Amino acid sequence: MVKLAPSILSADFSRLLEHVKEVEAAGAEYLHVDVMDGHFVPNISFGAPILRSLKGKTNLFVDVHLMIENPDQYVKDFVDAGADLINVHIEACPHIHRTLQYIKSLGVKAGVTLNPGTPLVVLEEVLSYVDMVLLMSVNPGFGGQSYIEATTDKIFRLKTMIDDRGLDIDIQVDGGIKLDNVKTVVDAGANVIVAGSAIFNTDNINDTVLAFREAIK
Ligand SMILES: O=C(CO)[C@H](O)[C@H](O)COP(=O)(O)O
Ligand SMILES: [Fe+2]
Repeated sequence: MVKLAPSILSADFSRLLEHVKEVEAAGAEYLHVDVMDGHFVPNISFGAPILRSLKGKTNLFVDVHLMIENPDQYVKDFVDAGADLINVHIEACPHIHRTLQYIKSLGVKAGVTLNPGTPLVVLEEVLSYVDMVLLMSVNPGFGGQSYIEATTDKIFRLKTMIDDRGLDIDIQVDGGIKLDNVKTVVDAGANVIVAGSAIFNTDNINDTVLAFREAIK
């Protein structure tokens, strides 16, 4: 079953809870929370207090995408604020094995994220410790960018790598996913789809979520 993960980066923050409830009512499963620090990526979004403001007000599975340096220092804040899964960038984690163990010790799921320029080979020693791999299909830092076409083959190769090892790991893809390319991404092997601008920058969020579901049926 493919899950939809609307990214609140493109939501209207003055109506955040309203938007969250809208995507939940439309049938999305995840809420993708993009945290940017202005160092690891050239942009600042928001921190744990914004996530905490939603705690207890949604049943969506809260998937936190940390685009920050030294994520270990902030993981617990995001777990306390309501995260169900924490995704860390492998490029920001010199001790990725320790970081993944730490995330799991806090009782949530652990994901590892790869930038478009990072090869899959870096996953070799950590694949069996993760619940999810997030492949970036844009260079992280901004919503509304175009999907990097080479990601499709990378998804396919990751799916093969996971299957060859007999593992059960979610493949999430993030960046530039729209109604016209979502099927390609799913057909390649992704089962968690992030969409920010394509869902929130529309006149009717409900209809757009339903159209995504239809496109991947
Ligand atoms: O992590 C991200 C950017 O770094 C966002 O999740 C992603 O860009 C979603 O936005 P869009 O669907 O508009 O590309
Ligand atoms: Fe993201």
